[in-house]
Amino acid sequence: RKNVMSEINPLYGARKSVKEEDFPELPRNSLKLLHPLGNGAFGEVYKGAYFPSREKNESISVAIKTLSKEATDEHKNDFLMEAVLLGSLKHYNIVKLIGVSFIRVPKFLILEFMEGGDLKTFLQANRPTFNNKTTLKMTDLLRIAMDIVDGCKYLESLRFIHRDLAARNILLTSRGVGRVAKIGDFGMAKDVYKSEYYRKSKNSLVPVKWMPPEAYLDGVFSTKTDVWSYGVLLWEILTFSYIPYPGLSNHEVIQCVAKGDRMCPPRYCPKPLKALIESCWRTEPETETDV
Ligand SMILES: C[C@@H](Oc1cc(-c2cccc(S(C)(=O)=O)c2)cnc1N)c1cc(F)ccc1N1NC=CN1
Repeated sequence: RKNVMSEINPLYGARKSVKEEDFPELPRNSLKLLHPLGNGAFGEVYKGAYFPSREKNESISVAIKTLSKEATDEHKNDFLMEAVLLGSLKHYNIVKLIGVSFIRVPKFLILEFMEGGDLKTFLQANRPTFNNKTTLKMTDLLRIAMDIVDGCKYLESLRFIHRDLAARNILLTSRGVGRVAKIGDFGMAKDVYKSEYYRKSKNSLVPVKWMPPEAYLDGVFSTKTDVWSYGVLLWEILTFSYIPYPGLSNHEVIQCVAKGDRMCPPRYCPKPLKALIESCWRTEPETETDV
């Protein structure tokens, strides 16, 4: 089997064989775990502090993804793959890999810490309700959308397909004005390097509500897959993170999308943005968007 990694991401060709020593190994005693942030795919994610120099007592906030000792070899490989991917992506709107600590168990991936947390939680916390208007303006929402587009353009320039663009995988540098959105998690992208695309049997893990028909029906992925997901992400931003296709199961979504049904952006969505979202959801991925 041809190595699918090289088909997708030319950068990979540069790394003939990935070795753990390819990464900036940070001394374990320069890292401190502070408190758990939640669960990642392979284990806990912690807020931590990294002390770059032994002399000065300065530290920078980091997020530490840990690989639990019980992790299977497959998980170990996925963990290393994620380091490969994050280590090879350098863009303002993609969360930075600061280093790794593979020398001890549990292994660590050390990421830049994003004070604003994930976009899904942020939008839900700022959802306008009848007795309190949101402080967010349409320009705030559009700025977030533009930040993500810049990260996506960079991925496309590397012919890299993310496969799981969604508000849950976007992080914010802060909750306040001047916040910057960055693509923060590549969980699905590295899975594909494991073997065939998505094994249909793992349907439950496949984010159907964010995927175009050709992806979940035929396993065909391309940058257009991310374009479709980006359209759903725009809808999430405008609705302050409703779950897409409210009330519909994954199976019902497959049915109605196949019939040509699409979600409607909310009434207050600017007309040009409505047209853009609809162009992301064209049935034929190859039709040029005439927006
Ligand atoms: C791996 C983890 O990375 C981070 C999470 C948070 C972060 C995430 C949530 C809340 C807070 S905070 C502001 O409450 O400390 C900080 C901040 N910076 C990160 N680099 C992450 C990246 C994503 F793209 C999406 C979700 C998460 N996680 N993983 C476990 C929980 N979220």
